[in-house]
Amino acid sequence: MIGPRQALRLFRINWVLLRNGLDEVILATHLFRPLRWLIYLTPWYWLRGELPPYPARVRQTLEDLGPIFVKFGQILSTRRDLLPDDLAVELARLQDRVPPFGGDQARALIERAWGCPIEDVLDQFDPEPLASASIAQVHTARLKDGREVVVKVLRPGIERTIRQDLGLMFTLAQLAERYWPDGRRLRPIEVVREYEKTIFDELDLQREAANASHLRRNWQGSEMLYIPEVFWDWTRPNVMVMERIYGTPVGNVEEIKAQGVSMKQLGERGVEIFFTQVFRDNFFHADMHPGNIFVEPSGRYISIDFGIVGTLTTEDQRYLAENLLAFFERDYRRVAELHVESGWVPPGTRVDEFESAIRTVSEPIFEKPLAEISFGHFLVRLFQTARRFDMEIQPQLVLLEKTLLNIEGLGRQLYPELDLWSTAKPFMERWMKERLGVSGLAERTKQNVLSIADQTPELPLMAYRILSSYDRRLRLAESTHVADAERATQARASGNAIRAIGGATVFVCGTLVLLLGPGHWLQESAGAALVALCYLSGIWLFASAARRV
Ligand SMILES: Nc1ncnc2c1ncn2[C@@H]1O[C@H](COP(=O)(O)OP(=O)(O)OP(=O)(O)O)[C@@H](O)[C@H]1O
Repeated sequence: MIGPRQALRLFRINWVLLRNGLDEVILATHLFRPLRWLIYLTPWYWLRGELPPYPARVRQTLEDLGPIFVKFGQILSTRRDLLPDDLAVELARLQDRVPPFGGDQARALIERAWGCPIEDVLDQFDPEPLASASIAQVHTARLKDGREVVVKVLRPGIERTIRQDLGLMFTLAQLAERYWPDGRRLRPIEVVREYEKTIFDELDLQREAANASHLRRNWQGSEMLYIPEVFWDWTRPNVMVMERIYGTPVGNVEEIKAQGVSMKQLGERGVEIFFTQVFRDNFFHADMHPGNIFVEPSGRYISIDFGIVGTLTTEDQRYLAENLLAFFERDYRRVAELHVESGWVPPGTRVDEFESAIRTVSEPIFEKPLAEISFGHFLVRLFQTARRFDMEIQPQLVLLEKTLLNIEGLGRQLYPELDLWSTAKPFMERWMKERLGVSGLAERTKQNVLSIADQTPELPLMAYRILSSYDRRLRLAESTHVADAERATQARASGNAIRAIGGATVFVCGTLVLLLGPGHWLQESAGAALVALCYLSGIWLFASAARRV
């Protein structure tokens, strides 16, 4: 139910839409349709002159509706799979212009969060914010021990504003989905739901701090990337204290050059950092816009703002790597097959049709010299095509696509001749080899040993179930006239039972020997290779039997 306050706000949205010449949105969503006559009666409506292009009108509308809508537009701009290119480009230009809140108010919020006066913790606190955005504001400060820090504080009352605006967005999305045939294709409710998740994540600074700490651990001691330290003692859900960093914003290319930094190396490092985060660490910074990246004179990057991070499932990681490798070999059949194998598109998808659609969007990309080919662009086109084949693009893949576009844009701005493929290919091929090679398999088996050992006590029960299933079938077959087919089933089941028992025995023995620990006489005498062999064949035998039963 819409309350009076929301009704008023909807009325305002209606007004803003009309003022910006988006009458068709009102007509399409049935939003206060009758009221449009009011505006048609104002002379201003008829005198407004020629309207700017449609994408510019959408951008203006979102800016007029306030910071939460602006942020929504910024996030929407990354949904290249959903939006036409011109609209996505225009939305990417959205800027939030919110006045900062007072230093006194910031101080009061911090003191309430810490439960003590600021002076107990800080030597100095600058009431003038260093930066102010729609959700939070950043102040510089110095800890008692002399370390320079920044204090990030959430805007007061921001959660309530977000809840109200989200409520309106859901209302609009429902109207669009119900009445607007074109709107349904854009899945407005799903898009707003994703936005809701992202924005609420950003409201928890403790979560952002945890992301920062995790990234910092992954890049500890690296000469390529530095992540500032979080001061956990003074971090709360609405206040985060972090080491202050000094670097040149990555957009100041001239200044970076003047410091003697190798631009080629910088561009390549950007690509390597991205691929390392996605493939080695499976934890990537997913808000890589230039405002969040700085460069030290040594050529090391520094990144900040860890509100949005991404991870992929191990399967998605592999499929992604294979997709990129297959794409650059122009093996479109493989790209299509991978989409079906990974479950990204429904199982019944016609591989040949999908292959041909992928070829159609990919071939023009190869028109360009290799050094100019964009991975991000390829993913955009691929996802747009896959959507026609009912691919549900998962939010994590959208995040990845967006980050890739950012990284490419950045890399080429720093070093226009950057050959992304030559930089990334060896990295990905090495990763695939390590993952699928013997050492990768051994490593993953080692990682799984504990969970397998944990399940070892269940094995006798599982073997018992397999046997009793066999026994049931046997009795069933005896009680009826045993047809030829049933006899074949019997024979298969008895083979399975033998395999299951054999497999389970070998498996249990293998696990026990492994758990005896290194140096034990049994392990030494059996030899690690033999144990591994028994162990793997045990798993194989048991799994194949279990699958057949
Ligand atoms: N550790 C830091 N050291 C120095 N400056 C910082 C640090 N963290 C943030 N800043 C400054 O504050 C600005 C805003 O910080 P941050 O990006 O974390 O906030 P935000 O609210 O998420 O902003 P936006 O939405 O614009 O990304 C940065 O662009 C940077 O100038």
